[in-house]
Amino acid sequence: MNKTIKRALVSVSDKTGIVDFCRQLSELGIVILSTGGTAKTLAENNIPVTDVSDHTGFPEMMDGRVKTLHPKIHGGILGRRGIDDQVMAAHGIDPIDLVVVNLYPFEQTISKPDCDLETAIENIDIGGPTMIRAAAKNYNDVAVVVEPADYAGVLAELKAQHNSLSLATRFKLSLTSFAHTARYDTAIATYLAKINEQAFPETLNLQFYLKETMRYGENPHQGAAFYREKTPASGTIAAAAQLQGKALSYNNIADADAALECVKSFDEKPTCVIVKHANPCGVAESDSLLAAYDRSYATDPTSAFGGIIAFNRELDEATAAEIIKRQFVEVIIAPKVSAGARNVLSAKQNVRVLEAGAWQGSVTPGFDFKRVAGGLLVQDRDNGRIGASDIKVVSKRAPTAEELGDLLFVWKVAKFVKSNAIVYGKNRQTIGIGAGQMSRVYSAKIAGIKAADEGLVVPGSVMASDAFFPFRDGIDAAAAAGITAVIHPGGSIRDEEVIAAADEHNIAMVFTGMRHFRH
Ligand SMILES: NC(=O)c1ncn([C@@H]2O[C@H](COP(=O)(O)O)[C@@H](O)[C@H]2O)c1NC=O
Repeated sequence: MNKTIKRALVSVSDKTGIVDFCRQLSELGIVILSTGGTAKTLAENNIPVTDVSDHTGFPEMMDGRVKTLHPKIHGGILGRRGIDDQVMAAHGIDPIDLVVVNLYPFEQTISKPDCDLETAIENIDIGGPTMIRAAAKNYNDVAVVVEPADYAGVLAELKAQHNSLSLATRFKLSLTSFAHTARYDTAIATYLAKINEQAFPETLNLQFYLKETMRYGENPHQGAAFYREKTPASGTIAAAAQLQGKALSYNNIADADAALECVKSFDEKPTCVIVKHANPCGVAESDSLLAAYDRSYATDPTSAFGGIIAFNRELDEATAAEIIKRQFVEVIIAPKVSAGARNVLSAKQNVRVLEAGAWQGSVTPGFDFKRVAGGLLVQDRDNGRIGASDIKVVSKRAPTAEELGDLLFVWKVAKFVKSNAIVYGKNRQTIGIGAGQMSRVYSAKIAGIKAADEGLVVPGSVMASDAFFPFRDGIDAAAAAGITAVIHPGGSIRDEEVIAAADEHNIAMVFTGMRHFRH
């Protein structure tokens, strides 16, 4: 049922668009009640307004802590029309039909580096959420607007419907409002948990915002949607702009994220990462993006078909042209896409092209979440990185400078390969990747088979393992394949046996002291 709006309460911190909105409300004959600062702004703009304190007979007090917390306000919002009319009249409570409120800017306040606890606390809005929740609860009789973006729609409907709003609109505004106050309280609880130095608070409140819904999830019988953080950092899949192509699927987004996060680990030279089913199937660094693409593709052209390709530099025209000439690709993602590359790619309109924006640093901070039945696993993201100075040479022979460069390269790749992960590489190019096997030896075997199938030469390559070798068999197999140097975390009770095997084969072995399981 439509409800006629006769009286509005307006109390906003963010005054964007409020003057124009209220002017038009007033022109429609709607009476406006308002709080201190908002009332002043409206009055200065010659909009008829009654100050809330004149309406209630109580002044604003305690530095604004109490302004609207009065039965004449809350009774006016919460009173059920047709049920509470008598009691409202008996207590001189006028109905309030429209509540326009936005809250003290808590999140903006705490995002300032110099914000202290006292300032944060004073920026917790009490009266605003109370009015919003009251109006949202009473959506049967009252409309509530919390987003300036909704002013235009509300005005249009009021004008089209003789100052009334439909039940559907009031319900939708109510839903938006409860989500708004929930978000607000989440921000407060998260902030206070941080102040309390609780890395993992007693109650975990998460707020993500719907970015898009998808036709289906990992499989066609699963529904799916993509939610983003409020302000995702530039250089992330959530912040990426899609320049062209079909809508992204659930698997596209997961794979593009894996590819992008992997390619971020490489900053020294142009690098390309090709991902298939969440695993890198080819990674290479080179002097040009085109060469990096060419060499990453060479690792496993079979798997690269229908893959996701990520770059760490602006995608240029020549590389874009070579990709679409050579292969079927689902998604291409780069920090930037040149005009020439865009032009070339536009010939293949189905290819999804994403511009992620520049990133700062090689890792994305924050938590990782994994849903398990009845619960949620939470951990820090695997942002561990090691450099040449962090590794320990444990074999008799130290790696050559060339081997060391390749060892650090394959180690970076192994971090993004599902466990058990084995990565062979040479000249900053992956030669064979063994992923997701239940035994490390089989991952190594697969890496060797892949290399052989694609005609890549393993002898002279180096090898990374995401976790330690439990037995010497992995090293014996590597030696048989012609591997000359190995990088792994170390830490097995049989380390001595494993190191002895390396020495027997004249393999250079280094320990990272850091494991990179990825499930
Ligand atoms: N305390 C109260 O009764 C109260 N009532 C409304 N507010 C907030 O005061 C702000 C508007 O203040 P002003 O109109 O004075 O600029 C709004 O963000 C509104 O949510 C209040 N402030 C804090 O709780």
